[in-house]
Amino acid sequence: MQFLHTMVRVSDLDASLQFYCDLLGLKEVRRKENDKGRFTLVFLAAPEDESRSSELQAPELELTWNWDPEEYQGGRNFGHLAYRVDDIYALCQKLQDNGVTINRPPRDGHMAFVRSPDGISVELLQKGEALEPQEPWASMENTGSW
Ligand SMILES: C[C@@H](O)C(=O)SC[C@H](NC(=O)CC[C@H](N)C(=O)O)C(=O)NCC(=O)O
Ligand code: NI
Repeated sequence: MQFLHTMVRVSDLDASLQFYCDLLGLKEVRRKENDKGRFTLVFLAAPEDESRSSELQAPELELTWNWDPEEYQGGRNFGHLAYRVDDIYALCQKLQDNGVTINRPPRDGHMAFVRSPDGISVELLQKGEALEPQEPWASMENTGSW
């Protein structure tokens, strides 16, 4: 078995591509328009995953944009997407400078949580740090600086 993708529905495709690609750094690998179903699928991959030489497909994020507006209420059953990043401070500063909500700032240089335009939680983990936090995470207010 192989993990292929996670699908999230987005209310504004352009705003989502600006967040996931322009700001977060994911790359669009393909898209599929479906006129009959009135939706667009856009598949994104992280650069390092995308350039992976193995025959295993890179794990992808599938954005589903329904052309007819729908209300998406975030279920508590979905937690977050997680990406390992080269420089968590620089990335969070860029995200904040572009109006992205930083739910958990990277004070410890290890882990941060940000929100997509649709409120999807995205965990950012600093490359080189342990994947699981040693200390239980106490929720922290974002004071705008770290
Ligand atoms: C291409 C493959 O990875 C898919 O996931 S297609 C699955 C298909 N998606 C849609 O029909 C998109 C539009 C639909 N209105 C929606 O919002 O899902 C599908 O079966 N979706 C149902 C689901 O529960 O994912
Ligand atoms: Ni899918």
